[in-house]
Amino acid sequence: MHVLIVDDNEIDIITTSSFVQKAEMNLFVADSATKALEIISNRETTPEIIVVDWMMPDVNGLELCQKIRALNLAVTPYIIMVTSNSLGQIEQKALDVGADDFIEKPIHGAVFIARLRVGARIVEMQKKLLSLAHTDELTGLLNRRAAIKACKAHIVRLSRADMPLSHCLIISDIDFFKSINDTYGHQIGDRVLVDVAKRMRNSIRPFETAARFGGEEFLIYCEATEEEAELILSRMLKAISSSPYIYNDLSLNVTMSFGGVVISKHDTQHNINDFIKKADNLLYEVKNNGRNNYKVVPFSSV
Ligand SMILES: Nc1nc2c(ncn2[C@@H]2O[C@H](COP(=O)(O)OP(=O)(O)OP(=O)(O)O)[C@@H](O)[C@H]2O)c(=O)[nH]1
Repeated sequence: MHVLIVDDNEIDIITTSSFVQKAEMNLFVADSATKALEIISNRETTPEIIVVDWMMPDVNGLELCQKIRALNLAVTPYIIMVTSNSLGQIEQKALDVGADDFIEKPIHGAVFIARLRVGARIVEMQKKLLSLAHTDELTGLLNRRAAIKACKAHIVRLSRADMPLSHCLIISDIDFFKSINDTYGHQIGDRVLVDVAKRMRNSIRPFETAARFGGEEFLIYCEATEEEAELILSRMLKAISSSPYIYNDLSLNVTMSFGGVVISKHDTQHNINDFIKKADNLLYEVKNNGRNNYKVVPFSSV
């Protein structure tokens, strides 16, 4: 759990920091709201709990709280507002602008640590819910909604890239999957889906996106030139079909078809659905031409 203390008073920082360390949480400190926003915006250090002092010279705790909430962070941080001013209205204002808790100075160490733990429990719960909402239960890959969100973020990154860069969006589909279900039953079909997902995941790098996009349809999104995309796809094609899928006495051969588009910076004004549709069209070309193959082309040429 990362905790950020935002306070302009050195003595108060020392006291609060010692409680955070006692709670065995990772500590970040900012002596102004500006510095706090820098730390919060950095993905490496985004804190999960933020302890904000009300009285600060540049931007006060109340405004900082509003600014943090406006950032719409992936995981909503738990904000504890701290003040020496005990007027009831202040507490209400703090909670109204988005603080989750309110503590009056002088801070009582044991109570403060207990409140940090409340924050930690709420953040953990939020992360669990997010993970459930983003994960395909059967394969453990991202689900369709999370895949689209991840692709949109990759496309924004590509649109802002300084150097020439390209990405590749791939839609793939297991060949004749219905006949696997019909012949061996739905349970075996499910096991094939799980193993296909594993083989796909293992053929790309950890930071690249792999998702179950529909029933037996998957989406892959990676950084790649056209040549690299060819290599990735031939590796994936091989990974899926080079060895049989063994379930007790059953040995199944599975193949897959793939359609991919290479997206350059100048394509990024297009909508994610345009890329998916083109990749899907290429996939169906492959299906119509006999399956167990791939086709990848630059988006602008399709
Ligand atoms: N076991 C299992 N089957 C599923 C799941 N989701 C979808 N399916 C099945 O996937 C099959 C898809 O069949 P089709 O769309 O006809 O495609 P196909 O047989 O793979 O044929 P081609 O794509 O043309 O090669 C259907 O039988 C669905 O019931 C799932 O979660 N588990």
